[in-house]
Amino acid sequence: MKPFIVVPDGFDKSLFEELKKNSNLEVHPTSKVSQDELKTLLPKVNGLIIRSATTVNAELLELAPNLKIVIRAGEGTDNIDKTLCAAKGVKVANTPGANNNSAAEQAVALMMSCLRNTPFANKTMHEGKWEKNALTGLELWKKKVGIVGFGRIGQIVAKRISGFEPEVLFFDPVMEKSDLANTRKVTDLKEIFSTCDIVTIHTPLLPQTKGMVTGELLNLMKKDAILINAARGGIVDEEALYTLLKDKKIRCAGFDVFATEPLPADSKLIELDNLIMSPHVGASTEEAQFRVGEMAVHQINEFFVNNNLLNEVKGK
Ligand SMILES: O=C(O)[C@H](O)COP(=O)(O)O
Repeated sequence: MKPFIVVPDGFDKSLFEELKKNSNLEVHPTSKVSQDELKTLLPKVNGLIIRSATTVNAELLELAPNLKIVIRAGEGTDNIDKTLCAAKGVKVANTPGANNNSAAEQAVALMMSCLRNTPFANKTMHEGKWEKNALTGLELWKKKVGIVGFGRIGQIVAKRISGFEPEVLFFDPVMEKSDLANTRKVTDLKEIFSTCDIVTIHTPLLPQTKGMVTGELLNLMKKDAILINAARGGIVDEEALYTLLKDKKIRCAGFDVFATEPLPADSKLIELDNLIMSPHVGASTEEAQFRVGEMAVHQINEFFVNNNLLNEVKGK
């Protein structure tokens, strides 16, 4: 019997067609499968290619006794219980780097949106208004930017904004130095939060980073400061963020990720006019989805046809 593959969270169209043509595999005919339908398919599934919408937890693994591999078509594997997968002999792989440029560009887009309040300008123009007086923004040029997490994505952000000649401070337990001009490592997050004009988060969600951006840190921020999170929900204390923005203690925040996704319709965050939000679309570009798709297809082939495992992810 051919390995049965399901791709529940969406996939690049042309690559999905290519995957379906692979005579070594049996691929479920659609690349978008509801979580309810997925449950009915799981008993037969040998390989899953997921994004962040599917959570691989005890419940899923219980329903999928024949699962051999989960490929995360993306970067973060915090939606996969890797310890349990290892215990059950289920391999886990991701597509490192493939969507990082898009994630970094989304952070920069949120930065610019916060600085110029572009969503408000657009909304009010479409309402037939001319809110010029309410739209005095701030420049990015020569601002002090704090990058929390200086891995691949954090470094791309630093490179992309380098044309704005910022002074960059970065916090990262692993990265020691940067080759970029005007960029220096700091070892105390307090320095970043108390001195930077813009702080942008780029760490994975790990036990060490969960809740790392506490109310105490947020309250150190300058009155005109901007906070960006296009990394993961759960890193920033959302309750503290809500109070900070409601009391106008900082200028604006731009968030692409939330502790609970999709963001619940009754979330208090929705009422904040100084929070610019997007629905976890950092990696949602045609280019990034093509690159992650290519890598995922390659890995499925390698695993089931050539018995190779590329980009294995271990850990919790
Ligand atoms: O971790 C990632 O790769 C990004 O957050 C993108 O997630 P997505 O593939 O679910 O959009």
